[in-house]
Amino acid sequence: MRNSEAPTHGGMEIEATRPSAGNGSTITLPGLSPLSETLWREKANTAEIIGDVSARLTWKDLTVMVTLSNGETQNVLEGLTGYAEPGTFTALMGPSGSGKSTLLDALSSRLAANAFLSGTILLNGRKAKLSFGTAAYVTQDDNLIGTLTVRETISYSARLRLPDNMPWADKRALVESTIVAMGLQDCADTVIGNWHLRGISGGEKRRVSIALEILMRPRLLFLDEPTSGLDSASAFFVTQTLRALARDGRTVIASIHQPSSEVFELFDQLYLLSSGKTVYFGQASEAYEFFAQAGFPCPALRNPSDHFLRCINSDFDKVKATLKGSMKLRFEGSDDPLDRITTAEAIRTLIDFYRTSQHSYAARQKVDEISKVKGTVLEAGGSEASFLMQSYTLTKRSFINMSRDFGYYWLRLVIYIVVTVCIGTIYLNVGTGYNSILARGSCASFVFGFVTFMSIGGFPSFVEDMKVFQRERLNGHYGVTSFVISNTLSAMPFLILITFLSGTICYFMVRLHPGFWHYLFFVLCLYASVTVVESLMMAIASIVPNFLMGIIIGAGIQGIFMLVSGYFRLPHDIPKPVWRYPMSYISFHFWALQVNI
Ligand SMILES: Nc1ncnc2c1ncn2[C@@H]1O[C@H](COP(=O)(O)OP(=O)(O)OP(=O)(O)O)[C@@H](O)[C@H]1O
Repeated sequence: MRNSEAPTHGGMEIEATRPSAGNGSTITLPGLSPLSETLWREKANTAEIIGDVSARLTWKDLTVMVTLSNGETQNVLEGLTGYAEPGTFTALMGPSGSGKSTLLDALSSRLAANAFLSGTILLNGRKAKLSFGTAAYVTQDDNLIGTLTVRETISYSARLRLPDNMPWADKRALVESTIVAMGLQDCADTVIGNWHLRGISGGEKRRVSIALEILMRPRLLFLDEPTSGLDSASAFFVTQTLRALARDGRTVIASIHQPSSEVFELFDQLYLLSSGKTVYFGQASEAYEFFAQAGFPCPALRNPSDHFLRCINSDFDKVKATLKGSMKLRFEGSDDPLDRITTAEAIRTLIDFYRTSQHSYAARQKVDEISKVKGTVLEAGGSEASFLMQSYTLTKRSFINMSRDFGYYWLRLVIYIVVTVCIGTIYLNVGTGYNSILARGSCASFVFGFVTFMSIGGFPSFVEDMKVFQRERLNGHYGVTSFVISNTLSAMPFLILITFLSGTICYFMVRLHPGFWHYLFFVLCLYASVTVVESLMMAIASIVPNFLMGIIIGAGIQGIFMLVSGYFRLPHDIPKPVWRYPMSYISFHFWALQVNI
């Protein structure tokens, strides 16, 4: 059945029909083979076998309290009650700082460690922890690998998550249909883009982020500001796609900033928040009347959503205070109630009005009604690929990224070669004689200390990798072990190339201890040292995701290791407590230097 509201885009038709009995109809995906179509619909079909797999989410008296750095506590959300049903698109709106992201985080079990939640959140009538794949979450930041094209990004994601035994042709059909569903055909072969590579636009990046999450057909989809930074046409298209996804029987909840009137019309349910309290929850189409009844009718020629946000954004009090002198006459003669009272008063009135309104009563009734129905326990919708497939795919993806990103290893290769040529010319033919002991020591110390030190140059790339990893891990795409294995394996060829080339230049120019085994030992030591520094910087990137802080911490740790390496003070002169035991034994510089001179 074709619905009159059916949206179209880029030649694709989305059949937007309201689902019946929760599972509902589907997005029509041209290009998808019958087999893929079957696989795509697998989860929906499961409903017929094990019951309804759709997601009904309720939250009742939800309060989130955070502990601030000065030890004080603050209520970010206060007593929120609401629900989200399959087939509906719920929009969370409110001024900046009103708690939209916190509500999404609370519902998706992603609250920060200093945030404490009270109240009840039920998924299909049961308490459920939603993290690691049960629900998909599209964050505000598009953490994508800049060197991959849109098609590659979605293809790798498909390989990482779809079952190994699914034929590749079907995976590819699924990828193509997702590209079509998100209207990404025109930029499918364009790279995402990074600091030195011009890629797709911000709107297209948003759509890629959403495409990655809908690939596995999650029943529950959270999106944090999917339209931020987009022009009105892109924002409309993204919202329209989300609505079509909801119409496919999914439960979609998104926080939205300042929607245009066209975008607003696409919302089913509206949750309006101000300072963590509910101002309105109900049908988006009824909000207009609610505000009028509360004494704040939307003036003619004003976008309703702008009006709602204007009523509940207390920052407008500051704006009014600034304009008071120049706009005095306008305020005095105005019919707009907002010109006569402060926004803080308007917010209080609206919150009180909502509490006693039919909307609040109906919401509570509905929450109780939905909560009583014990539905299917949704399985973690994360990866269905095997550990081996995940590790293989991640290794390949990471290797391709490293080879395409000039800043990852290629730049370092050039610098390593330049620096080792400098070392080679300064210590040229220093030889192995008794008189050259000091020169060999300082040369080795420089090589294993300062040359390996240059690996901190890879830190920005590590931080980007970590961001992608964190997004994918939180959405259940793969685990820590496969990430560590793949990163180690993919970096190996580059590190071997860098250390063998620069090590060979240094070894032969300086004329270190002759003999093949001594040469091999020298370059292997260099390789091992660089690997340690890389691993150290990666570990730091996972804890401190800030460029400057990470580089300072990494440099500091290596500085301490160099100090106790046995070059600046001979090993037996290093003070025993702390510095010799255990610091010098932990320092990889110490071992590299001891075995090479
Ligand atoms: N973990 C936390 N620790 C301290 N304060 C927090 C924490 N989480 C949220 N807050 C505070 O709670 C308020 C609401 O934050 P939140 O990010 O949910 O708002 P928002 O409506 O999503 O804002 P924006 O639209 O600007 O993203 C802010 O003042 C924020 O500083």
